[in-house]
Amino acid sequence: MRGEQEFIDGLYARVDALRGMTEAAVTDALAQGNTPMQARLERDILVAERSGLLAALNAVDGSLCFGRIDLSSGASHHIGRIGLRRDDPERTPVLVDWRADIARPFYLATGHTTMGLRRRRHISTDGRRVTALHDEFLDLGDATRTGHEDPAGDAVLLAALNSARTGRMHDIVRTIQAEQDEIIRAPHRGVLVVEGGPGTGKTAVALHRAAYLLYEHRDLLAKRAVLIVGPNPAFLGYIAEVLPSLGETGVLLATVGELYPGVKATAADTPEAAAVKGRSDMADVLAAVVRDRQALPDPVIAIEHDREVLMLDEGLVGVARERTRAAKLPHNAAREHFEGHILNTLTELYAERVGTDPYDGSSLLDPSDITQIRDELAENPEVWSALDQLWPVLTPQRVVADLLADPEGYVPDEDAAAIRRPVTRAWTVADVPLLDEAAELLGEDDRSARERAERERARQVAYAQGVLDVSYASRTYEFDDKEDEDSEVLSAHDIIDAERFAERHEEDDHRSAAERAAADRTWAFGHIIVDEAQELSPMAWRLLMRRSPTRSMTLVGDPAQTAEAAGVGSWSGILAPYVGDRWEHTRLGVNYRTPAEIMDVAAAVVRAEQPDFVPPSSVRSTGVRPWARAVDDLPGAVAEAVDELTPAEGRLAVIAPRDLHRRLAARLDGVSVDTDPDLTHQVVLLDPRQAKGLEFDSVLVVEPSRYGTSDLYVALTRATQRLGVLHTGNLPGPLAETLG
Ligand SMILES: Nc1ncnc2c1ncn2[C@@H]1O[C@H](COP(=O)(O)OP(=O)(O)OP(=O)(O)O)[C@@H](O)[C@H]1O
Repeated sequence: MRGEQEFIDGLYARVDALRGMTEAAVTDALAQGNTPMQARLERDILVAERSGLLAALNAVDGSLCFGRIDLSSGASHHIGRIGLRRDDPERTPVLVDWRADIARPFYLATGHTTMGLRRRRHISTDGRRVTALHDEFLDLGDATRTGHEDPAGDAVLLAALNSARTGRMHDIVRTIQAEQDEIIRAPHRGVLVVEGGPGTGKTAVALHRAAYLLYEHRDLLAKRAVLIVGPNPAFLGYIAEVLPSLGETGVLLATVGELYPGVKATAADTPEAAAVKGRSDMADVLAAVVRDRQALPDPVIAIEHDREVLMLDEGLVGVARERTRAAKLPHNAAREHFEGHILNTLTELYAERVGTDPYDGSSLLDPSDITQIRDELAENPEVWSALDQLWPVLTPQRVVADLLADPEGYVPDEDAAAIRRPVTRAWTVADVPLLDEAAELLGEDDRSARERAERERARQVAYAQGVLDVSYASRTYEFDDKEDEDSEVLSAHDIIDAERFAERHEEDDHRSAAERAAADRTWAFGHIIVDEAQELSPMAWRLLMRRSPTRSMTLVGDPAQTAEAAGVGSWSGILAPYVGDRWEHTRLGVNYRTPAEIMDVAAAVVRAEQPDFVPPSSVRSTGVRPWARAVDDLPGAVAEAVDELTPAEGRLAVIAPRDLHRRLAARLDGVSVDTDPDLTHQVVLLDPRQAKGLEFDSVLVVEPSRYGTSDLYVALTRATQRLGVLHTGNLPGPLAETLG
């Protein structure tokens, strides 16, 4: 142990030195005040890079190294959260990043397939102090003994699984299991589906996969960013610390409701409304709404121009509309074409009226007269008001709000009743894919943006020219001052012209890729990971697929836990429209969370509906039996059970139907209850949907007969240690059989 302690002391000395150097570099760079543009750019890049390194060094402090592998060849490597090299000319590696190929035997080697490994050592630490070693010899004939043998090799895993929960998920780099390692390191291209029951580590694997991909494809993914989609903000808070603890920050965590920049989904839908809004035919509905806004006159629009009245009738506008539609552009982008067609039509009408020879009917106007007439018509406000009536520029918000306010005729009557709502109501999560769809259908009339960009560019070029002139002026001054006329001073002018300098300046956006992606609806991510993927609606999938043109995705989920009526039932149902059958499917079969005693009860609930249901097998049993009690005074009984179940260390969740929350919370001191609860509180009160993906040491399920099968299954599988059930009426059949 002393040897390992000395080694680890050496590693921390290296980390401290690196940290000191990095901090000094950042401070120095920031201290340089008004530097020229070029230098400022370089400085900002340095600051951004070094700050990332600093964050990684700080994040791994206290948990830097956790393993060591000794190979039959005599070589040995220490494994850690990040890789480190010595400060020697060869830059000798001293700590191997867990994601490097060389570290793989640490996770995969078995007595059967040793991968050249002689001994695997788990090193447990408390901060910088080594507290325990667990050795596993892969060659059973190995005579070397260390006194730290752990023949089963699972003491470290079981300690991790039994440890008190904190309300925040932790990384599992110390104990990644072989079946999980395969998925974490699977190739990055294409779609990979990871299916597994509760507690099989799907979320943990998804997060470690993100860290692995960022390590393995740093260049690509640092630029295009990785997106992780989770079911709700509380869940995202629960998993938020895992990647930073692995030194990775270039990931955007978001719910689908957060993927339309500028829109915050604060209202809630009924399950019926969410189901209707999530259906794939809503794409056709929105397309129909937009087409209907490309109107025809009823019956004519009269435009007064220069004392003449020009009549735009259905036929003339119909031709302009068909020609515009033939260009197959999104609605707003096509508006410029429509304007052109209508102006041509009006020009012809006017030219006929004023420029026809009364004797032979020929035109008296030459092309320059025609151009002038067209230009004058383009200045006529009546023309613009007709254009706005016939082909209005629309916003996605307008289109969706109008549809929801008046959905009759677009969807069947009972669906219309489910989704109808006032124009002013706040957005819901299910509205976000509709807004995104509408944004695609509308595109942008980008003329003004183009003009603005042109003006901005001219401004930047002028500014850059100014900067270069200043540097040129100072060069002349320097030369005048110097005796040596031949001295070569390269100024900015010699290496860059104003145009290119301005371009550089444009790139002067040092937000990380993840930050830029969060603000850009049309961002194409390098990789997308979707957790609880079974819950997403077809419309949500359309949105996500637009964000992943390369279809580089990892989808994790469990169809047996599907709660949303809008959720897509099968993986092929989700994927066929986008990748056909070109996707991989893998399964995780071991439950690391729920002890066997609790899993038996939860499995019985699903088996009552699906007799051939096979639950994941629990990796451990605790000998503690879950219980159920019939009670009269529910709030009183809940308060008592909370006292009984709250662990000395760790967390308890009370899972109860939402309408009971207020009454129950009144009897529970210091409980966190909210639409976005604080999961680090010792006791939290949740409804079953909020409990999705989370875990606690103890769980108290209240009134189970009020949940559907999948919600009950989720609620029952959240505990790592103890489960209690309270009910006022009858217990659901399978619970009565297993707990009664
Ligand atoms: N290899 C491992 N080593 C240590 N802990 C693990 C390992 N795999 C999973 N766990 C732990 O098991 C628990 C369940 O993992 P996770 O939440 O990823 O499961 P899940 O499959 O996403 O579950 P659910 O579908 O119920 O949300 C977590 O506490 C996780 O840290």
